[in-house]
Amino acid sequence: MAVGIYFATTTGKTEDIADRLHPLLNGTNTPQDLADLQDLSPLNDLDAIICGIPTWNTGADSERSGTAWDSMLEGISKLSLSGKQVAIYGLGDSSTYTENFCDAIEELHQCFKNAGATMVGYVSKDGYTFEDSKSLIGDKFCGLPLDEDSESDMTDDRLMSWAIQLKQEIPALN
Ligand SMILES: Cc1cc2nc3c(=O)[nH]c(=O)nc-3n(C[C@H](O)[C@H](O)[C@H](O)COP(=O)(O)O)c2cc1C
Repeated sequence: MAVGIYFATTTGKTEDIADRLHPLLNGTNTPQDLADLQDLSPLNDLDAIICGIPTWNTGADSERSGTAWDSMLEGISKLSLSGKQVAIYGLGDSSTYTENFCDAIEELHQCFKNAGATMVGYVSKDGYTFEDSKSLIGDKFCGLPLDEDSESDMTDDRLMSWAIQLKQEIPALN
């Protein structure tokens, strides 16, 4: 059973979170920077995938991340990932960008859904302070939003809870 962690980053925060998440999830592969990937074929060999994506293109309908993920979105939608679980965490700033908090999670979420993956790792919006986010589906974010700019003191607890949740939702982590 193989579980991969993939991230893309501009200022390093999404990579830092990948490095902190890795030891909380026994058996996950060493986090990989998406920018180092030649193509998407490694994703086909995994039982589950955990993705980290920041939001930089504020308010954009598409290519919201502003990182290497943007050029991969179309290709991800065309993969055949049925039977695999995918979970997404996002980095954003709920204070300065409060109307677009972690918008990029939803865009990536939709692409993996298009590929037939089973999406897991949804998180309640309780405990977050923000105006709006494209990543909200009902009362839940379709991934784990993290805010290292305004709420970094909450990150450890959020990561710990998410790791426990993922172990319940992803058989390959056990
Ligand atoms: C110009 C600019 C635009 C940003 N736009 C958003 C945004 O729309 N939504 C959001 O939640 N965060 C936004 N952020 C905050 C970043 O997503 C946040 O700093 C994140 O941690 C960066 O991750 P990285 O270091 O992995 O690139 C923006 C930051 C900057 C400087």
